[in-house]
Amino acid sequence: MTNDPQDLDMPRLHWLMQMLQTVDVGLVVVDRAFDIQLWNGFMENHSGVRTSQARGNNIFSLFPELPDQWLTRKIESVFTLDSRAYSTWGQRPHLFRFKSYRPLTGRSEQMYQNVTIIPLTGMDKRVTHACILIYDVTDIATSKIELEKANQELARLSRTDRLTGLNNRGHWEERLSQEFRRFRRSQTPSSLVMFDIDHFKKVNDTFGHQAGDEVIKQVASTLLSLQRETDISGRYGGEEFGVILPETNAEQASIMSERLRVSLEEAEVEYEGQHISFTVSLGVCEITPDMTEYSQWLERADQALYHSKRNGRNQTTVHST
Ligand SMILES: Nc1nc2c(ncn2[C@@H]2O[C@H](COP(=O)(O)OP(=O)(O)OP(=O)(O)O)[C@@H](O)[C@H]2O)c(=O)[nH]1
Repeated sequence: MTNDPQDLDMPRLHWLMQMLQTVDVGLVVVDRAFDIQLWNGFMENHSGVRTSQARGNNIFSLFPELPDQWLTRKIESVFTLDSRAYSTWGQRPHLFRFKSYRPLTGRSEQMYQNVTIIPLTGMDKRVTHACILIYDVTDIATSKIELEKANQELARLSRTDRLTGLNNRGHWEERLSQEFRRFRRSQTPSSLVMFDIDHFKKVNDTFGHQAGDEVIKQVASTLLSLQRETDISGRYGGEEFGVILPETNAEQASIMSERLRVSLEEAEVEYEGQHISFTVSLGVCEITPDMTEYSQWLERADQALYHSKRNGRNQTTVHST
């Protein structure tokens, strides 16, 4: 048996037609006018358009939702170059808008498709038709999309502090180091605010650890409500926090710091009928060109913070050299 079309006898042609009808791939043959010449069972089942309705009709009239410019360009290139054209679900999720029933989740959703368009030649070797093959790749595509989502969620969790939802220490320090490097290139000022809840041990001892956790959460939400979108805040330790203020000098940073201090002083956490008031001490430091590492920036902001603690707490200190 050869693959030469001239060798095909009637029974074998018949078998071939049966296979084309039942194969789990969409097969559509169009001529140069984009009129459909072949429409197999897969296409019938998924589109609801019967072969008798499809044959002889223009593909774009029958499916107005098809991306006509894109598909025309693809098919024209197949005719002109006598070579295949491809499109993957990653580039274009589907060509035909078909529903897909997924047994695992039971959900009916759109079918993801890979598409190949191949040139079909006549006896004289000229390309007379194009065959569009539609592969249902929904399972592969949805698992890949779900895996990507899970990876993104894992990455987010690895950067986030569980109690507050702020950046955790590791990620926040990375951002601090990035901002420090950015300063060394651009020399535009940036400031850092470090702060710590005053006498937090007393809050825990008086009201319990869970009440203490509520205070920490309140600090985080107040901080998020006051900061600019470009500011980067993180939970540095148990009750110590840091905020990176890009493109902000020490004077502007101390205004933000005082606003935060006053807001927290006025905030009251209610836990199981108890009202808890608290204050914070803050230290501000602007990057200076003499710093060679981000840790120096952090140390100086911390020194300013401890100055606030020693000086009576509930205040902001700006680091001065
Ligand atoms: N509830 C709660 N407490 C925490 C958490 N992390 C740290 N702490 C507590 O925070 C307290 C910090 O106490 P210290 O470092 O002595 O400082 P402080 O009592 O805040 O006093 P000053 O900082 O000097 O004002 C300790 O009692 C820790 O157990 C947390 O996630 N939740």
